[in-house]
Amino acid sequence: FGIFRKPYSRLPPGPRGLPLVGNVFQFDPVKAWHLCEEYKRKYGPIVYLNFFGQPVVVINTKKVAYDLLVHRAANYSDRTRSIVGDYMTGGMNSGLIRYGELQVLWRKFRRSSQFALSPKAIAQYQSLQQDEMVLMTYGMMYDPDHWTEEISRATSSIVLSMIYDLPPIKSLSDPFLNKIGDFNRRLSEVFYPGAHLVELLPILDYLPAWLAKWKRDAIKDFRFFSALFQKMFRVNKEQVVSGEEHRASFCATIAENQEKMAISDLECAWLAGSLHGAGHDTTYTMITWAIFAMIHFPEVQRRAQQQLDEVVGRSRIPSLADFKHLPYIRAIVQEARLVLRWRPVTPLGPTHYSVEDDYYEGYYIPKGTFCMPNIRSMNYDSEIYGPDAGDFKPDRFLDSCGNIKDENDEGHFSYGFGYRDCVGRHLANNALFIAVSMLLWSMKIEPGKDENGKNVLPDINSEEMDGFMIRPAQFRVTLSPRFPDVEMILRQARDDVVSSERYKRSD
Ligand code: HEM
Repeated sequence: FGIFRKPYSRLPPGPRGLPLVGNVFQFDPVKAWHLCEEYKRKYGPIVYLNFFGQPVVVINTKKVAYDLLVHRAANYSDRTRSIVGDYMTGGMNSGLIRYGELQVLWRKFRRSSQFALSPKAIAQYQSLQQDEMVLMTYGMMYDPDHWTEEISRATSSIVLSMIYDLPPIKSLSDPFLNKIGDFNRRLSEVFYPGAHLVELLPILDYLPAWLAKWKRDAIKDFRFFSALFQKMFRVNKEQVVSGEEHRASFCATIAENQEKMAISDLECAWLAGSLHGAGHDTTYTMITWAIFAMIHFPEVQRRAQQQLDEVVGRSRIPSLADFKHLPYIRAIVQEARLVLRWRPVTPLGPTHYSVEDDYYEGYYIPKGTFCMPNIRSMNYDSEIYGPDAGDFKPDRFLDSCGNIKDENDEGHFSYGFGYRDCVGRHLANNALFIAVSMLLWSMKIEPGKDENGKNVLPDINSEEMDGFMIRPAQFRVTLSPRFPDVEMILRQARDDVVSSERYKRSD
């Protein structure tokens, strides 16, 4: 018996749980990262929890994350299985796809998306990103009460236009956007503990569809979205196959390389169809946090605007071509990769699931453990970022001449780890740079006002969970043109976008 008990007696430390249920009732998913902070203080860099017998490990430091999720990635790159999720997606959602025993499908997905979202490939979408940020900034200036909707529309439009070469999404009530948004929401809900009994009692999966509504609905979803995503993919593929002249898109890039990647039409269709879910909420949330930060740190805003005036001037809008010459904006984005370090959008990154039993620093990590990287805690680690790690301070990334200290250091852990790290990071980084430059070039960003005209600064600690994302609780902003010519220059830029061939296609 000693032999059998030994591995379990060396599990990593963690709070004592209740019989059978373990720690599940102590772990409120809404406050998860606060709780993990407490566990880190009490138990150290690696903490063990048990959810109804399911082993869970919380990874609190960069060292443990790299040792396990990067250097032992072959063992820590699977994702949690969801029976309902698999029925809904046929196991083909790019973020949730299983690493699996043979890894055939995962490899195809990973290679194809890494290729189609590489820095070289995404350079083709710079003007699309620029155009959408012009529309977003213009929309926010003229309708500041709906500023979050404008960001959401623009980030959706970038992702969907990039995937399918679609004309701009003009409003959040766009029918395709609604369908895909609703599906993504329902898919993320499937992963909430207790959302479906079958996840706890897999024997229920043997029920025929006519007896199990969850199964009927999930199969219906799969059929509907397989047809929709294939239709969208084939429009792009046919242009490639027929040799017709076409614009760049994610679908066209994977269709051009389909044979080499040995990936079927259905797989391409799901690979593309699942990107909106991975790319929209994250980028939207980050821009929202960037605005939140600008309200709280007016001195940072002032310095950024001073650099914009020196480099870009006041007679044209900024663009990605200014990237090299705007280190302070880049440092904001880096701190703000912004909010990426200061307020990571996924404070507990998506879980990595271990494939085999493993031993680490004398601890036993059983096969099938959910490994949760505590990204928030790593981004705030004072051993890496110094005693002021909790402050919003872009200067930490700049040398004494005001240049970026280390071009190769991302400066945060918000894009995850190892084989599962974010394949959309280059696209997201460009979108953020353009968004922050454009917003700060054109507007003073100040707190919203109450009915007596008094500034209402949102609580700096305000936040709310939305699925896996953490957002600032709703707040109002005052957005005003920074100098007299802004309106004219921005209107001209907006008119140019609206009269472009891409925009006119949506009429
Ligand atoms: C600032 C915005 C973004 C943030 C903070 C972000 C963050 C993340 C994180 C934390 C992961 C999981 C990493 C892990 O498991 O270790 C991830 C995965 C992923 N992201 Fe992003 N992401 C962003 C934007 C995007 C965009 C714009 C796209 C594409 C359009 C994208 C596509 C993906 C995909 C496909 C995966 C799954 C990779 C895999 O499991 O192999 N992301 N992202």
